[in-house]
Amino acid sequence: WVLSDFEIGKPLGRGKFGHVYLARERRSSQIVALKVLFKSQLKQSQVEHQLRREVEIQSHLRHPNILRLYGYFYDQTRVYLILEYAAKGELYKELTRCKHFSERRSATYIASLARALIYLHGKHVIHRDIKPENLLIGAQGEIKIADFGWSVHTFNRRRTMCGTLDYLPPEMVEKTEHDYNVDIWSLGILCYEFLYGVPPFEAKEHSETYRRIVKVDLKFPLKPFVSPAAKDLISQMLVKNSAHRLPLHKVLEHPWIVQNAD
Ligand SMILES: CC(C)CCNC(=O)Cn1cc(-c2ccc3c(-c4nc5ccccc5[nH]4)n[nH]c3c2)cn1
Repeated sequence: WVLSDFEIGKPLGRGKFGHVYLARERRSSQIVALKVLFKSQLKQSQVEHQLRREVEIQSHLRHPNILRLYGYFYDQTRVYLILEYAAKGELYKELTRCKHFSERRSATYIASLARALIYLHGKHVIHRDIKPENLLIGAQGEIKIADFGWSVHTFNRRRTMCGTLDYLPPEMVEKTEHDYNVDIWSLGILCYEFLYGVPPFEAKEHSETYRRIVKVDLKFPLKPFVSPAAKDLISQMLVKNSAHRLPLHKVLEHPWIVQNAD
Protein backbone atom coordinates (compact mmCIF):
# COMPACT_ATOMS: atom_id res chain seq x y z
CA TRP A 1 0.00 0.00 0.00
CA VAL A 2 0.96 3.66 -0.52
CA LEU A 3 -0.79 6.82 0.62
CA SER A 4 -1.95 7.64 -2.93
CA ASP A 5 -4.03 4.43 -2.86
CA PHE A 6 -6.41 6.35 -0.58
CA GLU A 7 -8.60 9.43 -0.79
CA ILE A 8 -8.39 11.08 2.64
CA GLY A 9 -11.58 12.40 4.29
CA LYS A 10 -12.49 14.07 7.58
CA PRO A 11 -10.47 13.52 10.76
CA LEU A 12 -12.10 10.91 13.02
CA GLY A 13 -9.90 11.39 16.06
CA ARG A 14 -6.50 12.57 17.17
CA GLY A 15 -4.13 11.35 19.81
CA LYS A 16 -0.71 11.22 21.31
CA PHE A 17 0.83 9.40 18.36
CA GLY A 18 -1.13 10.83 15.44
CA HIS A 19 -4.50 11.25 13.80
CA VAL A 20 -7.17 8.97 12.37
CA TYR A 21 -8.89 9.93 9.11
CA LEU A 22 -11.87 8.65 7.19
CA ALA A 23 -10.43 7.30 3.93
CA ARG A 24 -11.49 5.48 0.80
CA GLU A 25 -9.29 2.96 -0.97
CA ARG A 26 -9.43 4.08 -4.62
CA ARG A 27 -9.59 0.74 -6.45
CA SER A 28 -12.18 -0.98 -4.24
CA SER A 29 -13.96 2.20 -2.99
CA GLN A 30 -13.80 0.55 0.45
CA ILE A 31 -14.22 3.02 3.32
CA VAL A 32 -11.62 2.63 6.09
CA ALA A 33 -10.18 4.51 9.06
CA LEU A 34 -6.59 5.45 8.27
CA LYS A 35 -4.47 6.06 11.34
CA VAL A 36 -1.34 8.12 10.76
CA LEU A 37 1.49 7.83 13.30
CA PHE A 38 4.61 10.00 13.25
CA LYS A 39 7.80 7.97 13.32
CA SER A 40 9.52 10.78 15.22
CA GLN A 41 6.99 10.54 18.06
CA LEU A 42 7.11 6.73 18.09
CA LYS A 43 10.89 6.88 18.34
CA GLN A 44 11.05 9.39 21.16
CA SER A 45 8.39 7.38 23.08
CA GLN A 46 10.22 4.08 22.38
CA VAL A 47 6.98 2.40 21.34
CA GLU A 48 8.12 1.08 17.94
CA HIS A 49 8.56 -2.49 19.25
CA GLN A 50 5.22 -2.31 21.13
CA LEU A 51 3.56 -1.06 17.93
CA ARG A 52 5.08 -3.90 15.90
CA ARG A 53 3.83 -6.41 18.51
CA GLU A 54 0.33 -4.85 18.56
CA VAL A 55 0.18 -4.82 14.74
CA GLU A 56 1.31 -8.44 14.66
CA ILE A 57 -1.41 -9.45 17.16
CA GLN A 58 -4.22 -7.36 15.68
CA SER A 59 -3.59 -8.38 12.07
CA HIS A 60 -4.41 -12.00 12.99
CA LEU A 61 -7.60 -11.22 14.91
CA ARG A 62 -10.90 -11.90 13.18
CA HIS A 63 -14.03 -11.37 15.27
CA PRO A 64 -17.22 -9.35 14.58
CA ASN A 65 -16.73 -7.45 17.86
CA ILE A 66 -13.03 -6.67 17.42
CA LEU A 67 -12.09 -3.81 15.10
CA ARG A 68 -10.15 -5.17 12.13
CA LEU A 69 -6.64 -4.05 11.24
CA TYR A 70 -6.56 -4.65 7.46
CA GLY A 71 -2.91 -3.71 6.96
CA TYR A 72 -0.23 -1.09 7.38
CA PHE A 73 2.44 0.70 5.42
CA TYR A 74 4.93 3.50 6.01
CA ASP A 75 6.82 6.27 4.26
CA GLN A 76 9.78 8.44 5.19
CA THR A 77 8.17 10.07 8.23
CA ARG A 78 4.96 8.21 9.07
CA VAL A 79 3.41 4.80 9.76
CA TYR A 80 -0.13 4.21 8.44
CA LEU A 81 -2.59 1.71 9.91
CA ILE A 82 -5.53 0.65 7.72
CA LEU A 83 -8.33 0.07 10.22
CA GLU A 84 -11.98 -0.96 9.93
CA TYR A 85 -14.35 2.02 9.82
CA ALA A 86 -17.06 1.84 12.49
CA ALA A 87 -19.97 3.72 10.94
CA LYS A 88 -21.76 4.65 14.20
CA GLY A 89 -18.68 6.04 15.90
CA GLU A 90 -17.56 6.17 19.48
CA LEU A 91 -19.57 4.34 22.13
CA TYR A 92 -18.69 6.72 24.96
CA LYS A 93 -20.23 9.64 23.04
CA GLU A 94 -23.42 7.62 22.67
CA LEU A 95 -23.31 6.78 26.41
CA THR A 96 -22.81 10.46 27.28
CA ARG A 97 -25.72 11.40 25.00
CA CYS A 98 -28.09 8.74 26.40
CA LYS A 99 -26.85 9.21 30.04
CA HIS A 100 -27.21 5.40 30.48
CA PHE A 101 -28.25 2.47 28.28
CA SER A 102 -31.33 0.25 28.62
CA GLU A 103 -30.93 -3.22 30.12
CA ARG A 104 -31.45 -4.80 26.71
CA ARG A 105 -28.82 -2.65 25.01
CA SER A 106 -26.38 -3.12 27.92
CA ALA A 107 -26.88 -6.90 27.99
CA THR A 108 -26.43 -7.13 24.21
CA TYR A 109 -23.13 -5.21 24.41
CA ILE A 110 -21.89 -7.23 27.41
CA ALA A 111 -22.70 -10.53 25.66
CA SER A 112 -20.83 -9.39 22.52
CA LEU A 113 -17.84 -8.29 24.58
CA ALA A 114 -17.84 -11.55 26.54
CA ARG A 115 -17.73 -13.50 23.25
CA ALA A 116 -14.90 -11.24 21.97
CA LEU A 117 -12.94 -11.77 25.20
CA ILE A 118 -13.46 -15.58 25.02
CA TYR A 119 -12.04 -15.39 21.49
CA LEU A 120 -9.08 -13.25 22.64
CA HIS A 121 -8.34 -15.46 25.66
CA GLY A 122 -8.43 -18.42 23.26
CA LYS A 123 -5.58 -16.67 21.44
CA HIS A 124 -3.76 -15.95 24.71
CA VAL A 125 -4.41 -12.23 24.48
CA ILE A 126 -5.48 -10.48 27.70
CA HIS A 127 -6.23 -7.10 29.03
CA ARG A 128 -7.76 -5.43 26.04
CA ASP A 129 -8.56 -2.08 27.52
CA ILE A 130 -12.32 -2.38 27.31
CA LYS A 131 -13.33 0.99 28.76
CA PRO A 132 -15.91 3.04 26.80
CA GLU A 133 -13.20 5.17 25.11
CA ASN A 134 -11.90 2.06 23.36
CA LEU A 135 -15.26 0.90 22.03
CA LEU A 136 -16.82 1.77 18.69
CA ILE A 137 -20.20 1.02 17.11
CA GLY A 138 -20.51 -0.61 13.68
CA ALA A 139 -23.12 0.08 11.00
CA GLN A 140 -25.54 -2.51 12.44
CA GLY A 141 -25.15 -1.14 15.97
CA GLU A 142 -22.69 -3.87 16.96
CA ILE A 143 -20.01 -3.06 19.51
CA LYS A 144 -16.32 -3.26 18.50
CA ILE A 145 -13.25 -3.30 20.71
CA ALA A 146 -10.88 -0.80 19.09
CA ASP A 147 -8.20 -1.28 21.69
CA PHE A 148 -6.23 1.91 21.33
CA GLY A 149 -3.53 -0.03 23.10
CA TRP A 150 -1.03 2.63 24.01
CA SER A 151 -3.71 5.28 24.42
CA VAL A 152 -4.52 7.06 21.21
CA HIS A 153 -7.22 9.46 22.36
CA THR A 154 -9.99 10.59 20.10
CA PHE A 155 -11.62 14.04 20.12
CA ASN A 156 -13.03 15.52 23.36
CA ARG A 157 -11.36 13.13 25.77
CA ARG A 158 -13.61 12.08 28.63
CA ARG A 159 -13.20 13.53 32.11
CA THR A 160 -11.72 10.31 33.48
CA MET A 161 -9.53 9.87 30.39
CA CYS A 162 -6.28 11.15 31.85
CA GLY A 163 -4.95 8.00 33.49
CA THR A 164 -8.35 6.69 34.48
CA LEU A 165 -8.03 4.27 37.36
CA ASP A 166 -11.74 3.47 37.21
CA TYR A 167 -11.31 0.32 35.17
CA LEU A 168 -8.32 -1.19 36.92
CA PRO A 169 -8.96 -4.28 39.09
CA PRO A 170 -7.51 -4.58 42.60
CA GLU A 171 -4.60 -6.79 41.49
CA MET A 172 -3.49 -4.14 38.98
CA VAL A 173 -4.01 -1.24 41.38
CA GLU A 174 -2.06 -3.19 44.01
CA LYS A 175 0.58 -4.03 41.35
CA THR A 176 0.36 -7.80 41.82
CA GLU A 177 0.58 -10.00 38.70
CA HIS A 178 -2.62 -10.15 36.65
CA ASP A 179 -4.23 -12.80 34.50
CA TYR A 180 -7.17 -13.29 32.16
CA ASN A 181 -9.57 -12.48 34.97
CA VAL A 182 -8.70 -8.79 34.78
CA ASP A 183 -10.91 -8.67 31.69
CA ILE A 184 -13.88 -10.06 33.68
CA TRP A 185 -13.42 -7.27 36.23
CA SER A 186 -13.31 -4.62 33.45
CA LEU A 187 -16.44 -6.15 31.88
CA GLY A 188 -18.19 -5.81 35.24
CA ILE A 189 -17.15 -2.16 35.48
CA LEU A 190 -18.40 -1.59 31.95
CA CYS A 191 -21.74 -3.29 32.65
CA TYR A 192 -22.23 -1.00 35.68
CA GLU A 193 -21.29 2.09 33.64
CA PHE A 194 -23.67 1.14 30.79
CA LEU A 195 -26.57 0.85 33.26
CA TYR A 196 -25.79 3.77 35.60
CA GLY A 197 -23.82 6.10 33.30
CA VAL A 198 -20.86 6.29 35.72
CA PRO A 199 -18.25 3.69 36.76
CA PRO A 200 -18.89 2.13 40.21
CA PHE A 201 -15.78 3.38 42.06
CA GLU A 202 -15.61 6.88 40.62
CA ALA A 203 -14.42 9.52 43.10
CA LYS A 204 -12.99 13.04 43.01
CA GLU A 205 -9.49 12.00 44.06
CA HIS A 206 -7.48 9.11 42.58
CA SER A 207 -6.60 8.05 46.13
CA GLU A 208 -10.30 7.72 46.93
CA THR A 209 -10.97 5.68 43.73
CA TYR A 210 -8.00 3.48 44.64
CA ARG A 211 -9.43 2.88 48.13
CA ARG A 212 -12.88 2.07 46.76
CA ILE A 213 -11.45 -0.40 44.19
CA VAL A 214 -9.29 -2.37 46.62
CA LYS A 215 -12.18 -2.44 49.09
CA VAL A 216 -14.64 -3.33 46.25
CA ASP A 217 -16.87 -0.63 47.70
CA LEU A 218 -19.76 -1.50 45.32
CA LYS A 219 -22.95 0.51 45.77
CA PHE A 220 -26.04 0.48 43.55
CA PRO A 221 -27.89 3.84 43.37
CA LEU A 222 -31.69 3.80 43.57
CA LYS A 223 -31.87 5.75 40.28
CA PRO A 224 -31.94 4.76 37.47
CA PHE A 225 -33.83 1.55 38.29
CA VAL A 226 -31.70 -1.52 37.52
CA SER A 227 -33.06 -5.06 37.84
CA PRO A 228 -31.81 -7.38 40.63
CA ALA A 229 -30.59 -9.80 37.93
CA ALA A 230 -28.28 -7.13 36.49
CA LYS A 231 -26.94 -6.29 39.96
CA ASP A 232 -26.39 -10.00 40.60
CA LEU A 233 -24.25 -10.34 37.45
CA ILE A 234 -22.21 -7.23 38.28
CA SER A 235 -21.68 -8.47 41.86
CA GLN A 236 -20.36 -11.80 40.54
CA MET A 237 -17.84 -10.06 38.27
CA LEU A 238 -16.58 -7.35 40.65
CA VAL A 239 -15.04 -9.79 43.11
CA LYS A 240 -11.66 -8.99 44.66
CA ASN A 241 -10.25 -12.52 44.39
CA SER A 242 -9.75 -12.84 40.60
CA ALA A 243 -10.18 -16.65 40.78
CA HIS A 244 -13.71 -16.18 42.15
CA ARG A 245 -14.95 -13.89 39.34
CA LEU A 246 -17.71 -15.36 37.16
CA PRO A 247 -15.98 -17.02 34.17
CA LEU A 248 -16.82 -15.50 30.76
CA HIS A 249 -18.78 -18.53 29.54
CA LYS A 250 -20.90 -18.32 32.74
CA VAL A 251 -21.53 -14.63 31.99
CA LEU A 252 -23.16 -15.72 28.72
CA GLU A 253 -25.37 -18.18 30.65
CA HIS A 254 -26.43 -15.67 33.35
CA PRO A 255 -30.23 -15.17 33.44
CA TRP A 256 -29.92 -11.38 32.94
CA ILE A 257 -27.92 -11.91 29.73
CA VAL A 258 -30.14 -14.77 28.51
CA GLN A 259 -33.28 -12.71 29.10
CA ASN A 260 -32.03 -9.33 27.80
CA ALA A 261 -29.32 -9.76 25.15
CA ASP A 262 -30.37 -9.76 21.48
C1 LIG B 1 -1.22 -0.64 17.31
C2 LIG B 1 -2.40 -0.94 16.46
C3 LIG B 1 -2.30 -2.29 15.76
C4 LIG B 1 -3.65 -0.91 17.25
C5 LIG B 1 -4.77 -0.76 16.23
N1 LIG B 1 -5.81 -0.06 16.86
C6 LIG B 1 -5.76 1.24 16.93
O1 LIG B 1 -4.92 1.97 16.46
C7 LIG B 1 -6.89 1.76 17.71
N2 LIG B 1 -7.53 2.86 17.02
C8 LIG B 1 -8.69 2.75 16.40
C9 LIG B 1 -8.98 4.03 16.00
C10 LIG B 1 -10.21 4.42 15.37
C11 LIG B 1 -10.82 5.62 15.70
C12 LIG B 1 -12.05 5.98 15.13
C13 LIG B 1 -12.65 5.10 14.22
C14 LIG B 1 -13.84 5.08 13.53
C15 LIG B 1 -14.87 6.06 13.56
N3 LIG B 1 -16.05 5.95 12.98
C16 LIG B 1 -16.72 7.09 13.25
C17 LIG B 1 -18.02 7.48 12.90
C18 LIG B 1 -18.49 8.72 13.35
C19 LIG B 1 -17.68 9.53 14.12
C20 LIG B 1 -16.39 9.12 14.47
C21 LIG B 1 -15.95 7.88 14.01
N4 LIG B 1 -14.78 7.23 14.21
N5 LIG B 1 -13.94 3.95 12.79
N6 LIG B 1 -12.82 3.24 13.00
C22 LIG B 1 -12.02 3.90 13.88
C23 LIG B 1 -10.78 3.54 14.44
C24 LIG B 1 -7.95 4.85 16.43
N7 LIG B 1 -7.03 4.10 17.01
